[in-house]
Amino acid sequence: MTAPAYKRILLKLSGEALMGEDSYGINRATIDRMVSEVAEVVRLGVQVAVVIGGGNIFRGVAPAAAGMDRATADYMGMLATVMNALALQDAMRRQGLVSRVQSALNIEQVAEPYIRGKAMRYLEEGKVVIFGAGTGNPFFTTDTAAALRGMEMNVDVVLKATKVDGVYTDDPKTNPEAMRYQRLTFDEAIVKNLKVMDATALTLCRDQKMPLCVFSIFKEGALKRVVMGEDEGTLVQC
Ligand SMILES: Nc1ncnc2c1ncn2[C@@H]1O[C@H](COP(=O)(O)OP(=O)(O)OP(=O)(O)O)[C@@H](O)[C@H]1O
Ligand SMILES: O=c1ccn([C@@H]2O[C@H](COP(=O)(O)O)[C@@H](O)[C@H]2O)c(=O)[nH]1
Repeated sequence: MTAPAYKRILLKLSGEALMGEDSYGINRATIDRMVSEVAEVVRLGVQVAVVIGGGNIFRGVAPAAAGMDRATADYMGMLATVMNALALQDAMRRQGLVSRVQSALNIEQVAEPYIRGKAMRYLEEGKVVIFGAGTGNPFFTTDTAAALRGMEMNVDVVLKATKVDGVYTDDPKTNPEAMRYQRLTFDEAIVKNLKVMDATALTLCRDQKMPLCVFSIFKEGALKRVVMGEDEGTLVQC
């Protein structure tokens, strides 16, 4: 059998995608399906670190937060990602995957704090490491946390698993004429303001020469195909 193209990955899982067909929160069938995709690549021997978003519960810039102090709203958003991290860990446990949650905000009764060396060791032991609370700082996003933790974990690639199957010339949700890129450079993505990932995350990946692949978490087997180096989603490189 062909070996996976990557030995260690940072998977950014969309918080919003966790809603499935619901309008809010975590859809049980959806989270179970996402976890089975992750389990497939863990079984291939790939070391998996996960950053989970919080858009299904709360975003600092969402209308629900309008009028709030931005930093307060962002801390609420980070706590939302911790809830998703715990739900993800529980769904992994149900499928026999061993995982650890590390939080960038100190909530010791709930999750262990982020400790780089410990996280690296868990990965080497074949445990999935789920990073909650983003970067731990307001005014950032979990996309930036994914880029940051990906670099700290020395992963081979950052994978953004989202609701669309790649990077398009425009938002495919609002522009049906938008075309998908198979490959593109970070500079193109930044200059063209292609909003699939925030500019801070793209710049960080570009500066550290960390490849990024954007693909759909709703497409069955897509994660495995990406990990096997097959043509799936959009690859963004220097
Ligand atoms: N040029 C583009 N190509 C692809 N998607 C785009 C583009 N511009 C905007 N988008 C939108 O970006 C969204 C993905 O980014 P976003 O960070 O908002 O969500 P997420 O990461 O899936 O969710 P969460 O923040 O909850 O983790 C897509 O669902 C798509 O509608
Ligand atoms: O480093 C971070 C990460 C996240 N936030 C806040 O959390 C929400 C949810 O994260 P998403 O990336 O949008 O899924 C985000 O809107 C921010 O409000 C943060 O402040 N810092």
